[in-house]
Amino acid sequence: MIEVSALKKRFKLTKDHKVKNDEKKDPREDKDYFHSVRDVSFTCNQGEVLGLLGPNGAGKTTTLRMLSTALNPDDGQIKINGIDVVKKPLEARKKIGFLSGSTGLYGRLTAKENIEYFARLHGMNKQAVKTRCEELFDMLDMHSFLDKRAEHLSTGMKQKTNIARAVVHNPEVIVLDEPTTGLDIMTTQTVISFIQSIKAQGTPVIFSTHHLDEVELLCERVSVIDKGITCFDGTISEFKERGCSDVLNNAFLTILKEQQGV
Ligand SMILES: Nc1ncnc2c1ncn2[C@@H]1O[C@H](COP(=O)(O)OP(=O)(O)OP(=O)(O)O)[C@@H](O)[C@H]1O
Repeated sequence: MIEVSALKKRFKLTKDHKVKNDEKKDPREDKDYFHSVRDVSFTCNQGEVLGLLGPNGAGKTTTLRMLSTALNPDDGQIKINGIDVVKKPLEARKKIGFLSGSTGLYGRLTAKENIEYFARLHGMNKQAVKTRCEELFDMLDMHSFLDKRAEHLSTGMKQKTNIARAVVHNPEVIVLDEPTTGLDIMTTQTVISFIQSIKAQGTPVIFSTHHLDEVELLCERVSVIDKGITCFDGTISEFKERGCSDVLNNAFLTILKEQQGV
């Protein structure tokens, strides 16, 4: 279970940033800081998939980076199966599988070698690595390119390798930042099926996306962030009700407009 409450994160503004943004000031910007995440809360239970939505720059990646321990929150709480992520980051990190947009692979290693390398970093023994890798190669349909060097992989192949790398240690919770961005339809379908299998195993998954068709297919819960503040957190049916539409895109736009007072 993932519990996030009243999360906050601000970044110190550089001189350059202040000058560049002088004309179009974001309400999150004060004299010295940009308050990227101001008040974010949500929960995701066992066997649930939560879709994290929000316009560009809303604070989704910043939130997910705090969940993954890559960033320290300024305030608020994150609990992963009862473990406080801020107080016990090392313990929490073992429980989380995190795919970020900037996750890197070693170009000179093959797809398979990359995944095995990260498995060993997690302290997995030879047999556990073999069994888990075979499972992931099947689930993500990776057999045709396992022996290609990462530097020669297509975008979709790289993303599958990154996903396998992120979850190779069998994490208790999975956090994916825009896992299907830039992927073709077939690869997107494979990633969606993969998330469905994880969900069927009871592992909670949080993923950020701009694709509401994926939310319809995968999610029990939705959380919407606008300008660093959670403006909706609930089930899909509550989302449709609040947004006055069964069409998720329309419901999303209604909720955002309401938040922005448009
Ligand atoms: N290190 C940083 N320093 C200053 N501002 C930052 C920093 N990191 C993020 N921000 C700002 O915080 C805001 C939220 O960024 P974030 O990447 O979390 O948004 P997002 O919801 O993931 O957007 P997108 O959908 O475009 O990926 C943005 O305005 C971004 O410019």
